[in-house]
Amino acid sequence: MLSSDRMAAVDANAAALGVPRKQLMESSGNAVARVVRSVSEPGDRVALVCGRGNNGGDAFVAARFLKERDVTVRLLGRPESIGTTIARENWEALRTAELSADSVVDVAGSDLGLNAADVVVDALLGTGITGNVRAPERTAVERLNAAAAAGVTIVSVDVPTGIDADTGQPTGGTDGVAVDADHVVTFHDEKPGLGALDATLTVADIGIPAAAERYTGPGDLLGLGRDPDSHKGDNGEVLVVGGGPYTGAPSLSARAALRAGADLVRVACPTAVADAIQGYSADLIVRGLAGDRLTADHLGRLLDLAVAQDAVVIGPGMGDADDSLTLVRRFLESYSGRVVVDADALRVVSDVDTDAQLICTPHQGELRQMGGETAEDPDERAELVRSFAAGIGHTLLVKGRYDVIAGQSRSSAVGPNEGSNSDARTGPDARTGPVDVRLNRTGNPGMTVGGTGDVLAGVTGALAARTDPFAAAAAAAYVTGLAGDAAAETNGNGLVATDLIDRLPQALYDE
Ligand SMILES: NC(=O)C1=CN([C@@H]2O[C@H](COP(=O)(O)OP(=O)(O)OC[C@H]3O[C@@H](n4cnc5c(N)ncnc54)[C@H](O)[C@@H]3O)[C@@H](O)[C@H]2O)[C@@H](O)CC1
Ligand SMILES: [K+]
Repeated sequence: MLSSDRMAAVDANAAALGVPRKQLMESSGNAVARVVRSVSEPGDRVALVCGRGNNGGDAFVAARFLKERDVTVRLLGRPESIGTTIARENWEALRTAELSADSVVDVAGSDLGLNAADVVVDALLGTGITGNVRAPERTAVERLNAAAAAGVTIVSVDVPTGIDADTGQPTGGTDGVAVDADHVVTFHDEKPGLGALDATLTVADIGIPAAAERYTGPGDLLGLGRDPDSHKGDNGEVLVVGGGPYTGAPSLSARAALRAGADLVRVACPTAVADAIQGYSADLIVRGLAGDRLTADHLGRLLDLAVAQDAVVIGPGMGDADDSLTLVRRFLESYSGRVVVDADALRVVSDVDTDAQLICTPHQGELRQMGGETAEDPDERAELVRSFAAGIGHTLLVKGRYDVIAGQSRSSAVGPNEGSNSDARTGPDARTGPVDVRLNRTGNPGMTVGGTGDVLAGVTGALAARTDPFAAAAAAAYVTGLAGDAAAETNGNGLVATDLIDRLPQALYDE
């Protein structure tokens, strides 16, 4: 079951794996034609009514696969207004091949090929729709529904025009118009809203490789770009808690969070190291907590600092003193936001009682220390991490040659502000939705150098401030690896963690 956002991500990942969208469109069109054949006889009249997006493009392809039917294709609007290159190319292929394909500018004055049609293909709008169906598609929807009422078979491409594939409800709300389909041909996987429709559903395999879902890819970064109208703070405020025995680690996490797009990053660290950490970067806001290491006495101040944050990163450079770990434990017991837990702070996770949404970023050794198991084989490891994540009720990002990310994905996750007052969500055991797993293949052996884990934790924090924990962890692993690969191009195995930080913006925003 895939939401339309996830479907778009998988589509982009497939393109990166060498299966471009136009190839998928060819398979989609072929699949639509198969269903049309199954509901018609040779010689039957088939009217394909098409919009100017890729939903229409699927039908232009289908027309080529329906040679033994009497086919008419009608495009709503001028060919110049076709919105995508691949749809336009498939339109031109129809025209060049002299199929009965015409554009319709005056929808009210055209029969849209519906007269005497036995089957009508609804390819007006698919998942690209926003709001209620507008003219001229709206007029066409009304005409299709009149044909449906007269007994003509309607086959919708991907989703009935006017229906939200995620909810099954009209995109225009209670007044929304939508096509009353007999058959729906959707692609790759079922969509949450289609099962409840009163239509026969076909899910067609369009050749998207399983790796497009299994592995992270550029699709996992969709939606993480900045909104050009956003203001300071809209792109996330992150608090990094750490330092004491070490000063570099919290500084690397904090600077990585900034480069990964957070607007404001604060570091909460012992006063003894505050100047050193500030000295690394003028971009950071440093808040000193009295002493030379973090202790349980700092709890009140830490909760004050954390209260308005979009994400907290806890652990980098903090050390494993008992008192510091007590602070982490008490903090997690009292906090209910999003927290990236790294390094020594991971030691408290397996038995802490928290309402916070945790993203834990252990390497394999730390995972074992937490009580998890690991294995050589990536698939076996993925399953072990998945079941451990399900058991603790938090997101895991286990670092390795292939990183493994496991947690509740968006379709099943409880949002940061949803359900927080519900009695059902009082501890890890309450989070029992299905747990997804993904593998990340970016990165290189040069990244075993110290500090890259701190960078990853900071990037995860910045992204967790903008999207759900599982998506944030997957995207963070992917971009941090990409930044590492770019750093290795210049510096080979001599790369250092700060090289990654400089390359994060390019990895994240140059899609
Ligand atoms: N995402 C994927 O992986 C795949 C998608 N495919 C097809 O591509 C479709 C999505 O294509 P697009 O993203 O181009 O979108 P659509 O073809 O669904 O619609 C885009 C067009 O609709 C217009 N539009 C938006 N809201 C409207 C409204 N309320 N009233 C009237 N017009 C409106 C837009 O201006 C744009 O021209 C899918 O439904 C599916 O049919 C397939 O080819 C295979 C793979
Ligand atoms: K449609």
